[in-house]
Amino acid sequence: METRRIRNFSIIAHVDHGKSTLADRLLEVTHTVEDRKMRQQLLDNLELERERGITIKLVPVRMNYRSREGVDYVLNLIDTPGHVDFSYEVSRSLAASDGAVLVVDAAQGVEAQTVANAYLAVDQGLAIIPVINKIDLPSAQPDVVRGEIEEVVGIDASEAILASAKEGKGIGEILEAIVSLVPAPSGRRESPLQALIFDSVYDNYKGVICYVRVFNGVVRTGQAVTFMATGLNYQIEEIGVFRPQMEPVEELGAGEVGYVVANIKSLTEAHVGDTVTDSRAPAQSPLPGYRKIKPVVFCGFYPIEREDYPQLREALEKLQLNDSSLFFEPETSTALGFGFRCGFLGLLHMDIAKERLQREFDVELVATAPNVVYHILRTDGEIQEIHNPADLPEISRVEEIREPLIRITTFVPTDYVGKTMQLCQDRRGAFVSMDYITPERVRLVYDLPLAEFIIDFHDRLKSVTRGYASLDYEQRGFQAADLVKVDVLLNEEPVDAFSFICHRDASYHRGQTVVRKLKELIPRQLFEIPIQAAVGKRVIVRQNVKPLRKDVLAKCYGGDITRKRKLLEKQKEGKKRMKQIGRVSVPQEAFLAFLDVSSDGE
Ligand SMILES: Nc1nc2c(ncn2[C@@H]2O[C@H](COP(=O)(O)OP(=O)(O)OP(=O)(O)O)[C@@H](O)[C@H]2O)c(=O)[nH]1
Repeated sequence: METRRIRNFSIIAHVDHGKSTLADRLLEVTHTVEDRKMRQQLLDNLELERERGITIKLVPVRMNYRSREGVDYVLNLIDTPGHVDFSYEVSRSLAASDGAVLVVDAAQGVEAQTVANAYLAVDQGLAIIPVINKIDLPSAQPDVVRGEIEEVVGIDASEAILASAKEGKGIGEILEAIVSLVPAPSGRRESPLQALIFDSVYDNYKGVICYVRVFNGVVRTGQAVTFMATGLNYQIEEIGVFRPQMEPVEELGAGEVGYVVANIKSLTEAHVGDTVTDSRAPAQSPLPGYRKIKPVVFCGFYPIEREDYPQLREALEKLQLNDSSLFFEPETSTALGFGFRCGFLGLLHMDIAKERLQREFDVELVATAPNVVYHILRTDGEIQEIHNPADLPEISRVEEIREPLIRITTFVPTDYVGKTMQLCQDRRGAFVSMDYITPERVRLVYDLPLAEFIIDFHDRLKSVTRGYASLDYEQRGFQAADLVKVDVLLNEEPVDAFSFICHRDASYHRGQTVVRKLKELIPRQLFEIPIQAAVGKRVIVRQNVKPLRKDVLAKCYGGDITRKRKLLEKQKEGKKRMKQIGRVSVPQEAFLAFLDVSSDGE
């Protein structure tokens, strides 16, 4: 394949601006998939993705396109995920592309992730093709949006294509623009092989499948290759392209995008960002890789039944095969027994992992409230990273607790600016900047502790702005703060899984809300259960769950045996979802009580 006939591009957009719909149209128009096979949003593979309408994994699809001038091209569409938790994966797919179609909703205009994604593309030096989508909507304002793209994103939008992915308008123009504006790949077939692994997935039959973009040289079946970062050697067993199902080919040359299979057993061997080269004639240096990103949100996963621990471990291992950003390590909780501390890129990532474990691997688990990672400066001068509040060292050995910060950018209608600023301030935010996008819309930038963000910031922002605000965030390192650990005691015993770290000023309020919430959630039992919150040795809040007086069966004095059995069954069901902590049965929701803390009118 001649490189001048290849175009590698991505589509980037704010969530819901129509990226997937547009991708579907492109596949349709280029006859990449037959109409009858055309399933809506074909690129979103996982069942969960379809349900939630978000894209997580990238699938690079190859299309054939004959231009209006009658020239045949191969277009590789490298899909990008659309959620802030996954912006890292966006930059990965952009590194494999030479151009990006920037989709902006004609009614909504430029939003936070439009800008964030466009900046990523600009940073990579990609050609950007602005597309104003949804022009079929009565509320579409293409001219206003064009102005916003120029003003806010800072790119020329005079030639922006007006499109309706829904009605199939403007699709031809987009394809023509890709051919004429996205540069052909610059590599050479004659040079030593350099292929970038930009994603990898685990397949039960083939092992690891690496998605690659060949920058230089040619990769062939049977070839001996070396992965430059790990230094590991393999023999290529299969090479192919996605159309969109896997289709083997003989070779992939400079500029091409596809997959390689090489009997790789584990995803940990196939680092995303690594360079594949020829073992016999290796390239001098690897391609620029990616920054490895570290999980920032952690929580504990525990099996409901103790004996399900090996099953949970196996499920996590399998899940990790397909999600290399998932982190887990064994941990023991005095309250919950043996489990795992798991790390995620964000809350959505955590939710998805939890759901997949339950749905695909059929594991019943208790998830503890999420927390962020902390850096502890100890009095001995060492810095200790902790993933669990329960691991905080003795306070006498702690010089300083540092927490992760993020910089959030929100686009908000002017009417809601006051409330948004209030929300940020309540969450210990530090104002960074504010500017007008249009007379009606403002861009607000704040630095916030990540811990304040993960509780429910996004939901609160949506509710105070009636869904009109859009949000993006980036990590900004660590900062010391006056933080304390709040312990929760159940029946006089501290329950490690309930401990949390928060700002000293918020400790009383949060302790109070957690205790109140637990009191509601923990069913009455035959004895009184005191629930307390304490900072160090000092109890700051106390409430009691009153003892139960009546027997559940007392109601059934009529002796109706089926009714009695039903009640007992029900009780058994209820028990199943309970976790026994000492003498107290605690329902799963209780472990998330912390998440509700902030909704209590802070
Ligand atoms: N009216 C109208 N609706 C559209 C158009 N394009 C997409 N939509 C609708 O907009 C919604 C979001 O479209 P998607 O294609 O799922 O958006 P997306 O950007 O891929 O979303 P993520 O995958 O979450 O990033 C869907 O309900 C689409 O049917 C369009 O041209 N006109």
